[in-house]
Amino acid sequence: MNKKTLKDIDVKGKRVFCRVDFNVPMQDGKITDETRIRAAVPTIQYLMEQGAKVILASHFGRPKGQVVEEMRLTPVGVRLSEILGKEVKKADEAYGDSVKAIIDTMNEGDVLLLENVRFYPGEEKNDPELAKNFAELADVYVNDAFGAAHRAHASTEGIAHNLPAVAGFLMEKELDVLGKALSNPERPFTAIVGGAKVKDKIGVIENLLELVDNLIIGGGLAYTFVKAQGHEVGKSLLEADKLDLANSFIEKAKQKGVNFYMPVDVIVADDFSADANTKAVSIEEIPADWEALDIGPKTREIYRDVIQKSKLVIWNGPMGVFEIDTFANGTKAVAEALAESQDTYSVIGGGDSAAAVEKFHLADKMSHISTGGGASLEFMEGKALPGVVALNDK
Ligand SMILES: Nc1ncnc2c1ncn2[C@@H]1O[C@H](COP(=O)(O)OP(=O)(O)OP(=O)(O)O)[C@@H](O)[C@H]1O
Ligand SMILES: O=C(O)[C@H](O)COP(=O)(O)O
Repeated sequence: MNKKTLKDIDVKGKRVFCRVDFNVPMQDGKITDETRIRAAVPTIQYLMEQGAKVILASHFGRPKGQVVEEMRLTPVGVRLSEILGKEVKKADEAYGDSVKAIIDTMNEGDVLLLENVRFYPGEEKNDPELAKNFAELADVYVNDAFGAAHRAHASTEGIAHNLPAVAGFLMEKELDVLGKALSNPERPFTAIVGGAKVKDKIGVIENLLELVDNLIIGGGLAYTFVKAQGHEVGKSLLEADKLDLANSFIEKAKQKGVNFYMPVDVIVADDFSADANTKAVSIEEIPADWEALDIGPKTREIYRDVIQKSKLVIWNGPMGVFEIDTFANGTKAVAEALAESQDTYSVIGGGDSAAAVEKFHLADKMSHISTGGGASLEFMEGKALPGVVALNDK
């Protein structure tokens, strides 16, 4: 990586503004997945051990520039204290005199968690004034929030112009793994793209077609490709205005010599529910009143085979509606194939695919699970991430 990291600077006795991504799933005030908190711990612990005064900042949810009581970071602070085995102070604001007063009382190795930075309208607008307000709290800026690196916000981008700015360990690792995968891939290199909408994945598919040996398509977005190839898709997800685009991807794959895999059979349902009637049908036989909610058994076998023969697999987006067990088998088969293939380096592109792997208890069998949903997607599209670009060059 051509950006400075924590190891390139001295943080002893310094006030360090460390941006993390603590945007964790929460239900009724309880954190339901603490992966992102744990992923930031190596950086936090290192800062503590080095004798820095650690000032943590994060967004949580989308409060749209106002204080939303349910979106305070208080429960995250409590959990972080437990994980670190050390008191984490929690501020009710993210800058200003009250926060400065707390920082003045901090000893080396202490940790303070600021309030949700998105309570301020300037955060998402990348307001230079707010960025200065954040910068005034600290001597150094560390960005460890890979999950938010695709956002040019005051705490992810603006602040980096006001302080020495370096990457944290999680940021470094994410960029390293994803960067290496894309720039110097072991082959055969396979990309699996699923999820709901073609429109969200256009950039990813375009970019990956330049890089991979195999492209596997699944999930709701597959049916736009199926329809584009002249088959009926019944009530399945369809983006009728993307048929030409879908065909152009298939054409491009041919030109580039990329093997393009689409479902050959699917699980159809007469209702989008757990107790719908379901059956496996070939891709030419989707009934008009039914919708395809998962890939079928033959497709599972084909995809499994391609995965097992690959050296590197990047996976973004589920193969079906994995949240409902009846339609989870396709996604599970992909996760299992990755878990079983010891020689395959597997990179899970955050978001729903990461949630699916967790659900099947296969997370520890994957080589790398990204903490960034949107961020890893943009990275795979080949886009520059503003939160990274703004950091100091080596
Ligand atoms: N055949 C299908 N019909 C309808 N919905 C589907 C189908 N297959 C998958 N889905 C749904 O797609 C959703 C995930 O797609 P989405 O594009 O939102 O996220 P994603 O691809 O996982 O992206 P990220 O990983 O970046 O979050 C899941 O909720 C899943 O239920
Ligand atoms: O959950 C995420 O992908 C990141 O925390 C970014 O959140 P956002 O999509 O609300 O900017």
